[in-house]
Amino acid sequence: MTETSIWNSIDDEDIYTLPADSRLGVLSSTKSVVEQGERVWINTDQVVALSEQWIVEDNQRTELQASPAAWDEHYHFFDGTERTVNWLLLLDALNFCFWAEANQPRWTIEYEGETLNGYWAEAAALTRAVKEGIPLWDAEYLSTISSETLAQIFRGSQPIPLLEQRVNNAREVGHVLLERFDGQFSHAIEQAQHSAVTLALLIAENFPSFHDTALYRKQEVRFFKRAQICVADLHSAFKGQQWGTFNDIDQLTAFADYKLPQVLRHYHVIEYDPTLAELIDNQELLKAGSEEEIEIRSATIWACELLRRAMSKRGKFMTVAQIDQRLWLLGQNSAEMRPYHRTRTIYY
Ligand SMILES: Nc1nc2c(c(CN[C@H]3C=C[C@H](O)[C@@H]3O)cn2[C@@H]2O[C@H](COP(=O)(O)O)[C@@H](O)[C@H]2O)c(=O)[nH]1
Repeated sequence: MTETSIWNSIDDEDIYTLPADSRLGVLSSTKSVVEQGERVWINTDQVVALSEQWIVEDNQRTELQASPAAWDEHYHFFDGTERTVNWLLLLDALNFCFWAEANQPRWTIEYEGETLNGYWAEAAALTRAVKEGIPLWDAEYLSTISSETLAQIFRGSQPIPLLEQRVNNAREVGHVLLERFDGQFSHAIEQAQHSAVTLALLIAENFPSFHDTALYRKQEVRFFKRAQICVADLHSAFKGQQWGTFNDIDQLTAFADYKLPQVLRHYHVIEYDPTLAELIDNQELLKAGSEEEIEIRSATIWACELLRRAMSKRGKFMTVAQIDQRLWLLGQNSAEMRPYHRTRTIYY
């Protein structure tokens, strides 16, 4: 099958076709960025190549090697009650920006005999805190949490980056839960009536720290990364049951963080112009809201959507959330990959 026919038809000019339900507005708003983008582009031949590589890998994978454990309760507090639901919202309110300045060591924590960094350190630190009796699932408690307490929760090799922003986000979770959802995130989930899109929008609209959008050439561009990953994490944690039951989870887009672009670039699925490539390889900061940053995040969203389509054309049906997790896990062993872009932000 030639690569052009993968995109429906030989003369199909617009490969960035939109799905029927675009309430989320992420694919629709990032489409124009990908089409206009000058510094970042998607290599559709490499999208096809990666999909073929994954098909080969999956055919070789024996059923014994089950897909990676989606939700690991060793690192994630889980008691199956509303407390877990509130804890998950906090986890994703603080799920951003774990990297250190160039040539500085990363923030790490010691947890049950392991040295962890990044996302795993965040999840484990919040789990450790609950085990130490800190009621991180309590909205009242979160609404007035102090910097000292959060610093103690994230105690490790050095201070966690952006501590004050994390304190603000934690307090915001507490305040909004108390003011609008009677202290329980489960009430917000119930309002969404099992729609992942409705819940992601509800989170982005009610919790300002989750309202992850940008302006690109005067147009609003939506990413909603932490709002969407919160829905995906509920789905994983509750194994698609109870507060993790969603009938449109396939409508979620990729979660535009800093690791996915690194992995996609490693596989040449997205490419950067030489100036941008040099800036990133030198680990220089990329300004939040810059055209370059928005183009990187938009290309990430669409590269994952095109990858999903390429896989389904070959009979391998994956949601974008599954594609996202597969790419993110590849990025956990990124020693030989070129650096990820560095934008100081609370959004990812
Ligand atoms: N696109 C996408 N970004 C994700 C995740 C996760 C963790 N979720 C998985 C883990 C267990 C659950 O089963 C989920 O599958 C964290 N991040 C982002 O990465 C960055 C942290 O990276 P590092 O510095 O290397 O720890 C940071 O922006 C963080 O927000 C994901 O899944 N997808």
